[in-house]
Amino acid sequence: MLEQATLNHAARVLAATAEPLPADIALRQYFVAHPYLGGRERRAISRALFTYFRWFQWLDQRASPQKRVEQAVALHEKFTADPKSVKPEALAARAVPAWLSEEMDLPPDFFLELQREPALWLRARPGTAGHLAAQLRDCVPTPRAPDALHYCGQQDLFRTAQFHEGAFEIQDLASQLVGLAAAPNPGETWWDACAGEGGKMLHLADLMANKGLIWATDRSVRRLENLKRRAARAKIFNFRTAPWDGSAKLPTKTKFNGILIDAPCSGVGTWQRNPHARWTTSLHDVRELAVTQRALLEHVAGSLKARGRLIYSVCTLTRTETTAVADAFTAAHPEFEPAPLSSLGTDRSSLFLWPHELHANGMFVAAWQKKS
Ligand SMILES: C[S@@+](CC[C@H](N)C(=O)[O-])C[C@H]1O[C@@H](n2cnc3c(N)ncnc32)[C@H](O)[C@@H]1O
Repeated sequence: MLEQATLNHAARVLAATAEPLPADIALRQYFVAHPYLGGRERRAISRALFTYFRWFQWLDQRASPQKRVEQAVALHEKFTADPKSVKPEALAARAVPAWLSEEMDLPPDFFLELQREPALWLRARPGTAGHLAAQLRDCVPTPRAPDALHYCGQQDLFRTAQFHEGAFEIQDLASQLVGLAAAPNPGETWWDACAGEGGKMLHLADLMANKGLIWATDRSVRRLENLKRRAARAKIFNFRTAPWDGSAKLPTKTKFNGILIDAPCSGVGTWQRNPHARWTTSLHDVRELAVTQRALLEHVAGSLKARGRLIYSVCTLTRTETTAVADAFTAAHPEFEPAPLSSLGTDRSSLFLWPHELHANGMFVAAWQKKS
């Protein structure tokens, strides 16, 4: 049973999501406005809110917000105790919007994973995962990525000394696999064209042992400012930032060994972590974003050196934003050949990373090499 105070707080945040505000932003704003709420209360409110959106289509919309949150939590507890208690057909019909079946295959295990609480993944600095796990405790390694740790403990990791010393980043496993797919070498010159707050850029820099240069661009200057703060904490210096709005007017004439386009997308792969987005994202968004993704690839393609590598990634699984974008680029660019993702242990040149296989976000990654 949830405490009444948690139900009331969750109901107030829900009202803000109807404004409409994305749930994570509504939650952040609510916590800023209610600084007296402690860590335990914040965690309980966040869980209640995200559980609500995970079970949204099961809830009696005529009931009060508090009652609906209670219904969602009861469903979640029943499902957690016995995942088979919810029929696969019910999950397929209610866990995601109907339009999604037009855009992707939907295996039953995908739905089971979507309804679970998401895992928290860390990326230790290269070669230090064992040491970090011993310090933080409650960490489980994975054979899929050498520096990744699944954190199962209860500490607020942002308050640990290790975080402030830059000993790790909070980074989802699927995102770490994108960095490994790029596999940059020390001393090379790379362009992370949609670098955002630098999650993947910091990983590329670590893989390059802080040697060489990464151009980190994004259309959001605010995100690039956060990237610089994160890089300072991690003592990463082999990068420079510049704003770039994705247009044909490029930020530099540099020719690169590698370019990463971690493109803006519909985010279907993050729907376990961010379930509110299931009910605010549309097929129209998917189609519009695919146009942007194609344009981003088109605009950077001329900036690669001969034999340079182009990596395309999105945290979504829709056909329109994944294989269709990759196939269109391959067809339009005979000067590029699809390149095997050998660092991920496959000879395929594109890969879906499934949430139910990784217990992490879903992503798609594709690679090409420019012919000499
Ligand atoms: C998926 S996020 C990048 C996440 C980041 N690479 C990371 O690993 O933390 C996509 C980024 O693309 C940026 N973006 C959106 N539209 C853009 C455009 N037209 N040109 C350049 N960047 C764009 C967004 O600001 C956002 O930071």
